[in-house]
Amino acid sequence: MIQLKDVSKVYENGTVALDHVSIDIGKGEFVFLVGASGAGKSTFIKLLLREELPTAGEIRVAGRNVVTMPRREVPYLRRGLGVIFQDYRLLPDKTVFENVAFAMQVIEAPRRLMQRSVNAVLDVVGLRDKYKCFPRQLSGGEQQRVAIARAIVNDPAIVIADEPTGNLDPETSWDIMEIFERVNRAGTTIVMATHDRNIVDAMKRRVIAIEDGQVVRDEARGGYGYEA
Ligand SMILES: Nc1ncnc2c1ncn2[C@@H]1O[C@H](COP(=O)(O)OP(=O)(O)OP(=O)(O)O)[C@@H](O)[C@H]1O
Repeated sequence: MIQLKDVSKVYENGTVALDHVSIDIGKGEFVFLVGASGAGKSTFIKLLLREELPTAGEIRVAGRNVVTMPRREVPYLRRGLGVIFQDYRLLPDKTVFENVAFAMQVIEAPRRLMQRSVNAVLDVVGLRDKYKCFPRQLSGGEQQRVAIARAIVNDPAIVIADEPTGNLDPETSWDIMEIFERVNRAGTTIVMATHDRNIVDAMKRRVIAIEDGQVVRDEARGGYGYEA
């Protein structure tokens, strides 16, 4: 699903964010990306989305060569990926329903399919009864659940989450992780960058640790490790 071969990323100011990274993530895997602040996790995610290009190396995501892909194909790459951020990034003037439906409007989905799909994913995240609410009327955990609904409504092969529980209390974080587990059980590959030691230690999933731009650990059922 995701393959990086000898990937390096050096930013224009000379910062080496990734240094000869090779990673292979298969279909249906659930992977935690851990590492200290500045280790290179966000850069890794930006490369998968083609928000940045690598300085060297090969990247394949969901069957596409992300490096050589022409610019006009980038939207198709991103449509196959569900992305979730720490700060939710909902549209403030749209309701819960509209926020999720917007992801389907972008791909010009038929209206009837839209209604059905949005209701279905709002059920998955337990927010069907809040469909008329605006983001400001929701708690942080609820807003993140809307963001997850939006990320999965087009049935992506891969969900990429950058610190999705970073702004949430422990209990709410677990609610979010239960949703990710359910999405993963349905076959979706999940890559989640996190600083949440308790979650990583409890879930016993694959852990890829990055330090100074290098993969220093890759364990099938790993823990968060000792670094801060
Ligand atoms: N656009 C940029 N230009 C120059 N340097 C950058 C840029 N983006 C990131 N960096 C640097 O690259 C390195 C890796 O940053 P990155 O954001 O990938 O780390 P991270 O592991 O995601 O950190 P955090 O956990 O704080 O989000 C850091 O040294 C950072 O300062």
